[in-house]
Amino acid sequence: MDGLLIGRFQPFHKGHLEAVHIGLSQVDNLWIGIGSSNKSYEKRNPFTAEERKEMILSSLDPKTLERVKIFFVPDTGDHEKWTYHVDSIVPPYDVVFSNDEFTITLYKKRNKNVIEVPLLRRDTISGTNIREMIASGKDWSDLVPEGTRKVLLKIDAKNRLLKIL
Ligand SMILES: Nc1ncnc2c1ncn2[C@@H]1O[C@H](COP(=O)(O)OP(=O)(O)OP(=O)(O)O)[C@@H](O)[C@H]1O
Ligand SMILES: NC(=O)c1ccc[n+]([C@@H]2O[C@H](COP(=O)(O)O)[C@@H](O)[C@H]2O)c1
Repeated sequence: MDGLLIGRFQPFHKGHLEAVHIGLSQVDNLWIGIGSSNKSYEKRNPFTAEERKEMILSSLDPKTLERVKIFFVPDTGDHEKWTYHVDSIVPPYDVVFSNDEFTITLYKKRNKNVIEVPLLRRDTISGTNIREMIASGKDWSDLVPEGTRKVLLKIDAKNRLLKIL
């Protein structure tokens, strides 16, 4: 049995890491779809798809990576067609892991099996909050895996966010 986890991963944080581990405890292989892969250098999507992929690859241990494959999923104008567009990019899957209401609605409409992953420390662990903390100079390092931390420092995420905001 294989699963799909879709997110924007702006950046890939410890909640996403938890979702990957929960997903992998229930399926053989997990396809990770990097959503909005066509977007970067904008407020909700500051990091490029390649940078997000690097965050994920450097945050997962080699054993985990054996069962994970990453795909770029650009947005489309048409919400109703979007899940079919995803299917044209990723291999077949039996279950979708998501906690995003809109994504869940779209998949349930197609009678796809959706598992809602519990949110970890959502008061602080969200892409939105982490981007704000980086921009305002707060200490965000505990909210992301070490691999993501290194990528964010390498690309000078703070400077990028301050230019965009
Ligand atoms: N704190 C969390 N704990 C567990 N899973 C999470 C957490 N935050 C997000 N996720 C998972 O990631 C998916 C969404 O990815 P996304 O990149 O949009 O995260 P986000 O933190 O909500 O981002 P943003 O705040 O930028 O909108 C959700 O469907 C959910 O499964
Ligand atoms: N019409 C569309 O292109 C469409 C519809 C629903 C979700 N999505 C994408 O799927 C991803 C869903 O992840 P989030 O959990 O981050 O919202 C996002 O990248 C979002 O843009 C795209």
